[in-house]
Amino acid sequence: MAETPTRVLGDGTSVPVLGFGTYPLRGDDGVRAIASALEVGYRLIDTAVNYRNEREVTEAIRVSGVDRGDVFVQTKVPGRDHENARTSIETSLQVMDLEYLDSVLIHWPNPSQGHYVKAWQGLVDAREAGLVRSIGVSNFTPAHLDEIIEATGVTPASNQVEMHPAFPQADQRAADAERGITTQAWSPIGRGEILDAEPVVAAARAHDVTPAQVVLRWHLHLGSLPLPKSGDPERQRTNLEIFGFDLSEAETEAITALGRPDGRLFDADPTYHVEM
Ligand SMILES: NC(=O)C1=CN([C@@H]2O[C@H](COP(=O)(O)OP(=O)(O)OC[C@H]3O[C@@H](n4cnc5c(N)ncnc54)[C@H](OP(=O)(O)O)[C@@H]3O)[C@@H](O)[C@H]2O)C=CC1
Ligand SMILES: O=C(O)C(=O)[C@@H](O)[C@H](O)C(=O)CO
Repeated sequence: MAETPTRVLGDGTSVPVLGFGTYPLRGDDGVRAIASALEVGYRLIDTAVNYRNEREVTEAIRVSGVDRGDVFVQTKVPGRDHENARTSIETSLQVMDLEYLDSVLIHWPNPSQGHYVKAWQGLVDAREAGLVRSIGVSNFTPAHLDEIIEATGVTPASNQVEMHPAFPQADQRAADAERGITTQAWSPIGRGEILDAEPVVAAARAHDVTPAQVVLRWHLHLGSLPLPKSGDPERQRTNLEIFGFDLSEAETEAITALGRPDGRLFDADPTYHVEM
């Protein structure tokens, strides 16, 4: 099993260039699926308080036999905890029976609630207290980013946003990069919906790989960090095996051209979407 390459975030933390998404894996089946992901080689596990599977992540690490110190564990503070983010992180640590988290993100900015700056200050406090190594956000627009950076002087290391060929996020990626923020991609294979698109299928044929491998390699080519989810050990394995080929610029551009302004998977524009 080859090791996944790593990259260094703006805060100096080293992170695998591809991680495992865990929503909505829960219960015994969830433990089995997450343990199998660890066994095939994933070393970044993405969870959230709202996935109600943080306990399963720790149990999967135990079952897999992989050292906790070798796994980059990332969770997210939900909207209802914005005013008590540090307490939310302490609760995650208790639920997960861990001494520290590798990364914590604010799950959604929920702008109509108006508390994301306070939430960011809570994450900054938690990092200073040694509860978490790296802090970031999710679904933050450039305006949200500027507001929290200006208020605290602290730049998020990561911004996890919806990104797949139907919604390639060129402007958001550029805004993240200008600020030294790594873009993580949620729903990186578009929940499977874009795998039969012509440029994806053509590149898969040309490189003798699967359409999902093409799309995941496209993320790496653009500099984003994809977090594919699969409950199936064989798809988990192939989704991770994307380091033996690369896409040409023309193939990358043809896949990016699949993007549409209305390409989001569901109505989750972070300028108004609320998830508590
Ligand atoms: N921050 C945020 O707001 C959000 C974060 N996320 C995070 O991103 C992760 C991934 O996003 P998700 O929405 O699950 O979408 P993905 O793009 O990862 O797609 C997952 C779906 O694709 C299927 N699939 C996986 N691999 C393959 C393959 N090789 N070929 C065909 N189908 C495949 C899976 O089925 P099967 O399991 O049967 O293989 C599943 O139905 C989540 O698990 C979560 O961690 C997601 C949404 C929002
Ligand atoms: O998976 C996540 O992180 C989410 O925020 C989900 O709730 C996502 O918004 C979703 O799948 C809703 O259908």
